[in-house]
Amino acid sequence: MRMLRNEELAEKERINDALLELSNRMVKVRDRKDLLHVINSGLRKAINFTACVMTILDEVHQTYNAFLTDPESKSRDYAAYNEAISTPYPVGDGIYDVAARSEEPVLFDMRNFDVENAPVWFKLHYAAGAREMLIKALPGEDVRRHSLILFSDETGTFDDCAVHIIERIASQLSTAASNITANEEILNRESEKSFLLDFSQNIAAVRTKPDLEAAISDALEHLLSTRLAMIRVIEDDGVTLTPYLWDISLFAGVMDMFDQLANRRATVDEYFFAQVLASKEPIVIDIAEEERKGNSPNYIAFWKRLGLKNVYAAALRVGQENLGTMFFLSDNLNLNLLKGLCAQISIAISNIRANEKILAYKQLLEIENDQLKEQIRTIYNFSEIVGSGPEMQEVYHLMSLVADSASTVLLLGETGTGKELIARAIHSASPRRDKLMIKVNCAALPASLIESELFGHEKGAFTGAVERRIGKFELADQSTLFLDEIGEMPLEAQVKLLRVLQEKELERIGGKTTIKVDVRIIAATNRNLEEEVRAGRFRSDLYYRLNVFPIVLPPLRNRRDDIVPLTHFFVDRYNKTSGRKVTGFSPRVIQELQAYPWPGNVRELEHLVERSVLLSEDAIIREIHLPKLRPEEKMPVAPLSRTLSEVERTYIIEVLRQFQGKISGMDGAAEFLDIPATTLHSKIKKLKISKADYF
Ligand SMILES: Nc1ncnc2c1ncn2[C@@H]1O[C@H](COP(=O)(O)OP(=O)(O)OP(=O)(O)O)[C@@H](O)[C@H]1O
Repeated sequence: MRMLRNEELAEKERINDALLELSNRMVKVRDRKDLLHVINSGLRKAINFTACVMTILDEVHQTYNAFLTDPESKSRDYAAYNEAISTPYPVGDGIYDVAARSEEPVLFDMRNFDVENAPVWFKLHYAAGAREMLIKALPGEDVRRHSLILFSDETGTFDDCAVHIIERIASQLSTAASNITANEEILNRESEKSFLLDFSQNIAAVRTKPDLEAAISDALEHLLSTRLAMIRVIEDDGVTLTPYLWDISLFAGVMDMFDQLANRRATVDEYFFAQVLASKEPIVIDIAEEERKGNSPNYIAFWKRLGLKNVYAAALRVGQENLGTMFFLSDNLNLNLLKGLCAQISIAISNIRANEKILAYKQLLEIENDQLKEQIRTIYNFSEIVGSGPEMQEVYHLMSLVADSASTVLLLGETGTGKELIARAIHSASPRRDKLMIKVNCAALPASLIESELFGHEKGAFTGAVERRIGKFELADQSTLFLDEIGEMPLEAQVKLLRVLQEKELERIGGKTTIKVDVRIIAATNRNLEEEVRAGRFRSDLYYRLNVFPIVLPPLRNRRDDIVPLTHFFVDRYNKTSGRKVTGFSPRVIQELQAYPWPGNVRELEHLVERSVLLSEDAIIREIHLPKLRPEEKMPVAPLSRTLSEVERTYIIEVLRQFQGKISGMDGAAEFLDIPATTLHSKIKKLKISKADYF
């Protein structure tokens, strides 16, 4: 008897020592691994269990999950191990709830259970040999979050003494487990925060939709192991939800349903969208539950085909304003993180959309601005066209009358008077300006080719037609066709041209189908077409068709006031292209230019200026080489219509212009003219020359 008491005492002492050691070691526990080690080595000294597990209740107290599992447990060798430790179990499974309700540890004789229908973890341990288990729901601050489960292969292992030991270490174990969990949660929050910080940095750099897509899919896949199903944005009407971004790869197998759902008009008041938009937090849609309630059957059917149990959704929101919705396909997401992500995505999308609007607005302004500039340039100013005298004013007036319409224009005038220049200006001022004006030089082509040039031909239409060719008429569809030197067009081609102008359709040579075209014609000639008609070289019907809106360009000799400005214009142009710095022409040269009759008109003047600029060694060109004129080209030196004082006035203005208005002193206009400065002053006054004339 005494012996027994001694043995008992010794046993008690051993257990006390074991508990003391356990409790000392428990204080130092930092993580799950430490805790497992303490239980496995320390607790085993006091209780002879074969395996241990700890579980934890989820945040919403719906399921319990593995918290600690013993990597050396025999159950590891069984196929169901991974499933057993990764499955959340419902709290009302008949084992957990029994243990959780009890203050004391609960002993289960595993042989009494219907193993077939027991939870996976139970089956697993049973298969590994366990026959008895002891569960202690550990006391927690507000709820018993953690539980300790000990297994033994032998029944009777968990006697009163074992129960007593568990009771004694329960609160310490609970504290250790709670600390670990709290620590882990802090760490998780920290890593969530740092992730969100990284994400926010990534997303701050996002300017376009594709960038955003990349940033989102990266974040979702790495952190939440999910992908974005669909982001929809609320349109300006405040009702329509338009698809904005989605991951098409998710829907490969269900494209038919996806197309149907994405293409129909969704609105903010539809069941799921309304729920998402009304909720401050991301929501979890339990598909089975919603199906039972009969909500939005088409979405439910779609999600079910994707094999999902849950869908997560959140509102895109900046401040109080809803911008749209986001849906994620996943069975299990970290809601906190999702919320953080959605907040950032919302800001990014709102910025991108604002940016897009600004860009669109900017583009619109640019287009308008271009159009305005174009209008100013062509209709009111025609800045490439020099000439301010009444003859050219009349030309501009006619141009601005006709430009906007699709009317045929006939440009008449001697060679080099600027007919092509005017044709281009009319096209640029017309609504067809966005397309290229197509030009055909009717004089440059042999009669045999002109038809093919104008109307095109099919492959093999005639010898040499190795490829199909699109004619200029077709090319000019929706644009302008400039028929230069129309007077030179062979009669045969004139017939065909007339047909196209009448029918507004053509056939390629060798072709069988007719092609409709919408072409605006501007024709030009330096011939007198009426005379050509009389001589039978030009068809009268074609002439009447072309002569709808004739514009006659005056020869240069009839607008001598334009000679000086044109000279300056070309000097500037060739200075730019040749890098020279010619400032102008000497008064004598100007005089010669004005006296010359310019049979080649502006083109001739242009070539002359080009030559002179290239040959000049001085800033002022003092000599030019005008061609010797045939007697019939000769003209009086000054046109009789001009008075002496008019000639004098033009001349003084030109000199003042060259000397930038400097009258007296070295390099002054008076010295150049070889008259006293006072005389020049009084002439300026008398001839009513103002600064505006030479600046
Ligand atoms: N008013 C003008 N202002 C500036 N440059 C002009 C002017 N008129 C003609 N030019 C220039 O003169 C040259 C000849 O003009 P363009 O080719 O338009 O004449 P055209 O009447 O079509 O000649 P052609 O009958 O020989 O085909 C071009 O380089 C053109 O830019």
